[in-house]
Amino acid sequence: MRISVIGCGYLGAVHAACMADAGHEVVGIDRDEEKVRMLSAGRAPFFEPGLPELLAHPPGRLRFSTDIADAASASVHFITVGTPQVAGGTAADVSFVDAAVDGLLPHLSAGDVVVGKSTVPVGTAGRLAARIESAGARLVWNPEFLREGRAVSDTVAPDRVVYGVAEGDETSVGVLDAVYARSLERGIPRIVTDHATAELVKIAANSFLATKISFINAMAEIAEATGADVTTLADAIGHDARIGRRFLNAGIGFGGGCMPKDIRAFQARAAELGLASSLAFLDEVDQINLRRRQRAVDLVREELGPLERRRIAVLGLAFKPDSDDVRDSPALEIACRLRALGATVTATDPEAITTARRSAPEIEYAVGVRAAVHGADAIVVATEWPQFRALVPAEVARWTAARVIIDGRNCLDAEAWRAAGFRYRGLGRS
Ligand SMILES: NC(=O)C1=CN([C@@H]2O[C@H](COP(=O)(O)OP(=O)(O)OC[C@H]3O[C@@H](n4cnc5c(N)ncnc54)[C@H](O)[C@@H]3O)[C@@H](O)[C@H]2O)C=CC1
Ligand SMILES: O=C(O)[C@H]1O[C@H](OP(=O)(O)OP(=O)(O)OC[C@H]2O[C@@H](n3ccc(=O)[nH]c3=O)[C@H](O)[C@@H]2O)[C@H](O)[C@@H](O)[C@@H]1O
Repeated sequence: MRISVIGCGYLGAVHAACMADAGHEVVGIDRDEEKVRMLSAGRAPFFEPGLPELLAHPPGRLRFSTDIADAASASVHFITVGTPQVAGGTAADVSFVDAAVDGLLPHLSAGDVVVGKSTVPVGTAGRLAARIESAGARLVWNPEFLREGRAVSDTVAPDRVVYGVAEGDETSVGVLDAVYARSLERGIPRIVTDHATAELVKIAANSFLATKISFINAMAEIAEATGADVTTLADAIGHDARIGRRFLNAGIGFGGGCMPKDIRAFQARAAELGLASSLAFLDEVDQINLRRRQRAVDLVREELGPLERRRIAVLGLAFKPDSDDVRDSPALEIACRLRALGATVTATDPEAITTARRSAPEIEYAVGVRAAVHGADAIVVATEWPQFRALVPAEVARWTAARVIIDGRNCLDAEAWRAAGFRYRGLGRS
């Protein structure tokens, strides 16, 4: 099929590359010239495992452009532009979605299908549908559930696909089935519903995951006050199949370009609908989450006292491993707060130094753990990269005089670090 993908960021670039790999003819469109230049040269503009391979061996079916008119050659158009938090508020800024649709309208042909993938407030599709239908095209809302760091495999083999279609629009269902034929052949569940339900499925899923993380972080707060161990607690309740162990890792909490802004946008939308109290719990989810970042900072202060003239090594900057994304990263925020308290902060990350430096130039950056911990008084592990989990405590002890390690992701072997002479502090761990 001939496909356009409008917005080639973390979601769109991966989607475009995977659609081409699945055999479709794809044009990726972005207004960012540098991004398009890199993608056209076969280079990924951000770190995502598996993406460079897909871009480096283009099957001749994948091209990129800054010109929305190039979408005219396609009959299926994915909208994958950003929906960030509005400046100074909590609602989602859908102006990029509106602008993408406005730009696309003159290039639509009768029978085309526009497929919304961006995460939007419920009701957005209903608002856009009339404009798209006036051009003789149809609108499907097809939310995306991929995780950064696993974006390629999640696109190829998602847990499910959801199509939100206008009533009776069997034609669009058939078109999307053809687009996703390779995934559907694997037996992946496919849910066909209306626009509003599809929009809600996405935001409900992210809200549930955020709630699960904040639940375990609330347990971490209780564990800290009672001498209990939240990791053992998570293991124990996680054995109950109704609860499950995934997304029960306590620590400095969730960040990234989506989950935090999505739960805030959902609350803002509920308030517009006169239903603020239905989602009031999401405010608690947010507050618990943000408190855990401060808890990591407080642990450093408990161990070191005032931070002026202290040096702190922060291991990890990305909001999660296997990503260079520092949007609303708990790791980067902790580094900045420590710096604001007077400490000299030297941070390292296998992939996120460049992105972090752009938003936090006040931090010192070092390549590699050995350079980062040199001269430090304390070490904070803020992103659970495998290379940090694999550190040998006795070896680290030879690189630095620091004897305090704060495990912001509860990802280290506490006993091993203690045996090497470190004061180990986890979040919610005894
Ligand atoms: N990043 C992720 O893992 C996931 C993101 N989402 C959702 O997907 C959407 C996109 O997210 P990201 O890719 O992370 O954002 P991003 O900020 O990385 O990418 C958005 C891209 O859209 C481009 N853009 C904006 N307006 C445009 C226009 N009118 N025409 C052409 N290009 C335009 C920007 O230049 C940028 O490259 C958001 O709604 C997000 O919530 C959903 C699932 C996963
Ligand atoms: O809408 C989106 O953009 C995406 O948001 C999340 O994906 P992502 O943000 O890439 O990463 P996750 O693996 O969900 O992690 C999010 C944050 O939660 C934190 N987390 C995760 C799990 C856990 O147990 N504890 C925890 O603190 C991670 O460190 C990270 O900061 C969802 O998992 C995806 O399904 C969704 O498509």
